[in-house]
Amino acid sequence: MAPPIHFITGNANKLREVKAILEPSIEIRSQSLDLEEIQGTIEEVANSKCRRAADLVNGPVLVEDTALCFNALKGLPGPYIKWFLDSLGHQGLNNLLAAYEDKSAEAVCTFAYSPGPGRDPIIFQGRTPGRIVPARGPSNFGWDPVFEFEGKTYAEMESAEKNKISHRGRALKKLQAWFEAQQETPSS
Ligand SMILES: O=c1[nH]c(=O)c2ncn([C@@H]3O[C@H](COP(=O)(O)OP(=O)(O)OP(=O)(O)O)[C@@H](O)[C@H]3O)c2[nH]1
Ligand SMILES: [Mg+2]
Repeated sequence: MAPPIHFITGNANKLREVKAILEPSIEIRSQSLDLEEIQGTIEEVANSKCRRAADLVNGPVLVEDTALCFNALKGLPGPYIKWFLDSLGHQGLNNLLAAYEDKSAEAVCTFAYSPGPGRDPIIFQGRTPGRIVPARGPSNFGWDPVFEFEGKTYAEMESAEKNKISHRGRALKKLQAWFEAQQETPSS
């Protein structure tokens, strides 16, 4: 049986999805800490969050950072989507693309795992291509109602359906494979 993973996040919806995808094969223990987030590339943000979390917890930790990248805006808002969503709402996100024909976007999920303080984080990333559309479906989670993948918004999907094709599901598949390989070949 794999040892439990300590997932540090302030976001209950992320935690619910991570548990739904990984458990029971990997047990998730969680701690809600508001980690400072730097400016930088998606990977730099996740790396720095992970180092900070490992220092605070003084042990192995998993963190995640989600970006929503609009292709017409050369990848913005990217890792800053939280602040854009909080300030502008669903309609405002659509309005950002009003001047462009290209409504395509990419949801990017980056997990960073550190074995402990001072250790280099390992990154697992998943990407799902989609489109920004006027909101459809329940508003339970962030920008789910405005991100459409193959004709349905994330919010219109059953959770199992979303988890199968989502940025988070794809990243967690890589993480799971890595953890399973670690179990098979313990380091000396
Ligand atoms: O509709 C959504 N479907 C998703 O699948 C999804 N995943 C993340 N988000 C939102 O995108 C921002 C990322 O910012 P973020 O990665 O810094 O998260 P956070 O600050 O909420 O938590 P954490 O940093 O403590 O883990 C936050 O507004 C999240 O609510 C999502 N919205
Ligand atoms: Mg955050």
